[in-house]
Amino acid sequence: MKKNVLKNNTANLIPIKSIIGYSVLAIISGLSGFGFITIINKIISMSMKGELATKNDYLFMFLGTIAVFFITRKWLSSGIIKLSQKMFWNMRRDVVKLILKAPYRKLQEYKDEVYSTLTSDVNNIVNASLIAINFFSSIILIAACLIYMAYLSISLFAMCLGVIAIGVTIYLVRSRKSNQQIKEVRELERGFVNIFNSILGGAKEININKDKGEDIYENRLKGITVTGEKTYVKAFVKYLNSEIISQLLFYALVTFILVYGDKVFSIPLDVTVSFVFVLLYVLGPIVNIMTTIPIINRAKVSFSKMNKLKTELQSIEGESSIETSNKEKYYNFNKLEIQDYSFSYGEDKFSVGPISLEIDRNEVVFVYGGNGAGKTTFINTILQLYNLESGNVLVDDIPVPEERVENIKEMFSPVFSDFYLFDEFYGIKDVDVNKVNHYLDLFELTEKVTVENNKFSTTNLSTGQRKRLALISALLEDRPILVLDEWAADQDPHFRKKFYEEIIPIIIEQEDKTIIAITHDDRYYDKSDKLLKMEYGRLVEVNRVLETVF
Ligand SMILES: Nc1ncnc2c1ncn2[C@@H]1O[C@H](COP(=O)(O)OP(=O)(O)OP(=O)(O)O)[C@@H](O)[C@H]1O
Repeated sequence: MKKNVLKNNTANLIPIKSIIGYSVLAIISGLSGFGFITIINKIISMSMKGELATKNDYLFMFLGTIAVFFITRKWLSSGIIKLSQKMFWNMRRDVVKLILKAPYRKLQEYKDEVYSTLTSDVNNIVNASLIAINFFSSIILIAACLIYMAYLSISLFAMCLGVIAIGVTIYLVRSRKSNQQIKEVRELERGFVNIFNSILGGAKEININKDKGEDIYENRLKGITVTGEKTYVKAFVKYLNSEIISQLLFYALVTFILVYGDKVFSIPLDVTVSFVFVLLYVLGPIVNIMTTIPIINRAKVSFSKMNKLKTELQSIEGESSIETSNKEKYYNFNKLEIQDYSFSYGEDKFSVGPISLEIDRNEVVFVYGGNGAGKTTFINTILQLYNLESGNVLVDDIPVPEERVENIKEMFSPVFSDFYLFDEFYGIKDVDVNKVNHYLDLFELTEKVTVENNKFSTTNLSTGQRKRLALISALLEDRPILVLDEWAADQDPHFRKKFYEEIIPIIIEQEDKTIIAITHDDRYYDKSDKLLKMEYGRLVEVNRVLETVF
């Protein structure tokens, strides 16, 4: 069986092993920093006591810790860059894999969310992961310094712990609101992407009518950006203010220890100096942690958004695994039978069905009906793009089991009315260039398009011509049923006639295909074997052409 390249490999998403490795480096780096301050303290303390005879012994210790610090930092920096890039591209790959597997309707619903995740969420997570290692290193350094401070003076240490507890409480209480604001900004991101997509999609309309663009900018986009900016600033200023309050507490503590430490706690001066020295040294990592917390919180919001998106997009009926035997069976089908298909866009929303229909091999089935009657919905339901509310499907009188209904997709090659034209023959192995050239000739495109390196030389064509190319691509797919949604609507009268009178018979007879087509071309309804009328979501009329009222 073919290797499934879309298989999710979440283990690769966040390289745990590397993170553990770098965390160990971060610990060593943190400890070397601590080693540095301990040696300095020792020298100061001994000098003050007049016990220091030679500083040479300490020189080697200094050099040793500096060397360890330098090497671990160097490894960490280059490692972190590699790790962050790995995570960045892994996550993007993972989201794209998810998109490729996701059910169509879900994808439509989550389009903006997917875009926000691919851009801002992935960046937020990666940025935080870069900082998280430093964060970890700072925590180790702080922990080591706290232990050392406790060793120097337990009473001063206890006082420090009290002040730290007050600082942390203030910080946590104040940051709760900030975290909420960070979530609000993330929600705005989705709105921004939605408007941004409208601007890109409607670029032509906006270019012609500048008022449209101004209206979108002034009344939709600007509001979001201003609110986003203000909320973000509020959230981060609150964090910074909490940080300043904590620093003030810290300086007050240092002042108190220096001025009153010896009197209140009866501690020798050299111990007080060493203690304050360590305290000042530890301030750097504390500030480091405080500035990191908002970034980590933002990443947490992004991470939960990404996970939610993954859960939503993964809630499908299991991956479709197409066995060769079934593929062959579907390809060689003689009769496709749909029984009581029904689908609804939601409660009190438009629905189609129940619809029953039989399609024989090499039949030409036309579906017509008024705008909004449900033709496209019906076609999308047959294609299994939408999850059926009820219904069965039988191939050659054999019911397709519910868990394999997805596989029915293998039977169809669609050209949608809002088709996308791929310039390469994706998913088609061993493209038969002679066949493509034959079709280019039949579809009167030889002057415009050639096949180069297994792809069309250009797709910069008129809409009608692009549709012809899309149909050629569909014909090259190894699938027995062509599904066309108003394909001929963009063709000129000459080619439309050629399509119905000449090309359809060629497709049926030479290519052994079956056609289901939505069409409004009533002049050519007699070219179908089966003519279906869609009305308010129901196939109310199923006529053999010869029996119709035309
Ligand atoms: N994504 C959607 N969510 C909810 N309702 C939808 C959605 N797409 C279409 N509809 C509704 O379903 C109904 C049928 O739409 P459909 O596109 O199937 O009609 P149609 O017969 O193909 O029309 P047309 O000839 O104009 O292409 C419409 O009334 C529309 O409002």
